[in-house]
Amino acid sequence: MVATNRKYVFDFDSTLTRVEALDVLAEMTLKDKSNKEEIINQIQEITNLGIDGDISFTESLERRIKLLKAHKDDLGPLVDELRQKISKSIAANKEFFEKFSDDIYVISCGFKEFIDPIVEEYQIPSNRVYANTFKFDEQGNIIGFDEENVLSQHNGKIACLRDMDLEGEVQVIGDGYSDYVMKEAGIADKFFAYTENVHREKAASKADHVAPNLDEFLFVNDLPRNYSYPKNRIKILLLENVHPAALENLSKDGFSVELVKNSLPEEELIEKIKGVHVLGIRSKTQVTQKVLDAGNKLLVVGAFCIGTTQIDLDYARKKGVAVFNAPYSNTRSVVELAIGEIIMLMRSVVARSAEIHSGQWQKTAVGSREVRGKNLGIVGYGNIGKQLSILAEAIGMRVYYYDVEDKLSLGNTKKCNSLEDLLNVSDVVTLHVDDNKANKNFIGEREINQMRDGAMLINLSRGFVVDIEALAEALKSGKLGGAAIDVYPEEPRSNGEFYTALQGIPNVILTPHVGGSTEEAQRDIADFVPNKIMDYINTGNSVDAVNFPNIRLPKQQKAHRFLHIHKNVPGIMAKINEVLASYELNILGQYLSTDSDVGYVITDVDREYDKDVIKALKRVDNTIKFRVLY
Ligand SMILES: NC(=O)c1ccc[n+]([C@@H]2O[C@H](COP(=O)([O-])OP(=O)(O)OC[C@H]3O[C@@H](n4cnc5c(N)ncnc54)[C@H](O)[C@@H]3O)[C@@H](O)[C@H]2O)c1
Ligand SMILES: O=C(O)[C@H](O)COP(=O)(O)O
Repeated sequence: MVATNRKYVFDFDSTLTRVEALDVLAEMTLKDKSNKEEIINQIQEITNLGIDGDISFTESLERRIKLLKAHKDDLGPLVDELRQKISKSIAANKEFFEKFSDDIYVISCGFKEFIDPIVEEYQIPSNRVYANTFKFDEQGNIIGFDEENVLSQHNGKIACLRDMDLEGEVQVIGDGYSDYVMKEAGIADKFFAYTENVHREKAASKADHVAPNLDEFLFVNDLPRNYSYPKNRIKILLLENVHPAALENLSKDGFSVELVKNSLPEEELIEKIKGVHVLGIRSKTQVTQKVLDAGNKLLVVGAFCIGTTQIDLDYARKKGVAVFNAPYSNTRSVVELAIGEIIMLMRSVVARSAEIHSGQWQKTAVGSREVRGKNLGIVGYGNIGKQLSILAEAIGMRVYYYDVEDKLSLGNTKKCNSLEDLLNVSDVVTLHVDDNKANKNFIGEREINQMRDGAMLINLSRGFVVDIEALAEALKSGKLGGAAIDVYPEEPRSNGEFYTALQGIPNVILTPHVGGSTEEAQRDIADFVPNKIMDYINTGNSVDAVNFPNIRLPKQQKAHRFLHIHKNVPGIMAKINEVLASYELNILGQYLSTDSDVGYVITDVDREYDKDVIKALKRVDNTIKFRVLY
């Protein structure tokens, strides 16, 4: 146990637990009543009136107990239920309760009958729990409470704390009126509004500090804690209208998340990124050297899409910023659009549809062909290219592919040894090369001329891959029979006006970079990328980072975890371990991974450590970034 000159006074309901215990009891006792919902609403209303100080607490207690109709036998199951409902960050910080046991008190307007058994697991004995007690009749029915107890009266916590006459600085941690009035009455020195479970404006406005979780409270007081840096202090900026589930996932884990609908231009992003730990983007936002330099706290960039060349990956790595993406979430969406477009182009559906929209009935079979038996040329036989080949074969197409890498041919697909071979043989050419900048103008006038007369071109990869002017010319001259274009060399940052040289050309399908924009894909990305981000921030695991050494080291009990990112030069590991040895730290687990520029090492050490070791590790030559996780 550690002695301090501070005393910590915790509220119980909605602070130590996620719930109001009497509400839970009501759910149990009224479960078979037909008007259950109505009574529970009444109870909750009365609870809130009491918490906010709008009716006297004694009145709120009397009215609730009358409505509850509870029995002694309900208390056991209630305690079992409350055990499952301990606040997340309280349960994660048992060590604090163990170490500071002598200084921790509970003052609650709830009841000792259910508080004592819960908090004794947190080393708070019954004699440090100040709460009400029930009155029972001979049959064990709960019929009231001990009215002599000051806690059953209005402002009872003030009287209770005054009577306790605690020495040292008294800090109150709670969520409501009865907690902050102890500070207002001058009995407590500080009030922390605890908002992990419920955020009450009134309480927050009266607080010396708002604590969204216990880690924040422990951080402010420099006490031992589960996370050395509370998650609510980690700022996440999500741009480009990512799916709201991403916000939900990250906020639920305790991070502070801001959503911005659009992509931001460099100058604006440079301003906005200051103090941000995690940046989430899609394909439009350019994360340049200047942006990365401005990101003074930046740890991670999450690309909520497949492509990552909008991010200066090398520079990010050299700055110790890990980048994650969603390599498969929208693959199927792109493939389905490609299949649809192949059929639409081959059947001249766009022209027929436009005619009928303008009041013309033009029934004809001219220029309308089945896809069965036609040659599809897939350029870039990666995740999208391969899946497309399977679906295309299933509808009877003969599939050819060309890739710069050796690939396993799926089904009956035929590999072409050169792009020219593929262009020569295909009725439809579809581009699925990666977003490598070397692919700029990969399909230009020369390549178009190598295509069959009347062939179709589809581009769902990146806009810079096709020379749009050359394509427009080929379509107008009749060299090509049609095209479907989803991506453009220049795309606007937000919805609005747009111009391309392809507008108005017959048998051309133009879409605004929506290949991956389906509800399913966006929903999947909103789970996938946040999971990677949370894993990296919470545990240091970098598996699947696209620019960074990949490490996964299982979490160890009773350990501190240090993350050290450094330039990959000889002797760093020896220096790190020299520092650890000089502070007599035992290494419980250590894993290093390097690439040509950067080394990343996760080290788990004994629970206890001298804080100076952190300064010493940061001073190791060639250190890029250092973090203590827990
Ligand atoms: N339109 C959209 O909304 C949308 C959605 C998702 C993906 N994309 C884009 O689709 C493309 C493909 O995605 P993926 O997941 O299949 O990528 P991938 O990395 O799995 O596959 C790309 C393939 O292209 C090959 N390749 C690269 N350059 C080549 C070249 N010059 N010639 C031949 N082959 C080449 C690579 O070797 C690789 O096999 C990417 O550019 C991606 O950004 C667009
Ligand atoms: O890289 C991708 O996944 C696609 O180009 C989709 O990008 P988006 O999320 O910006 O639509």
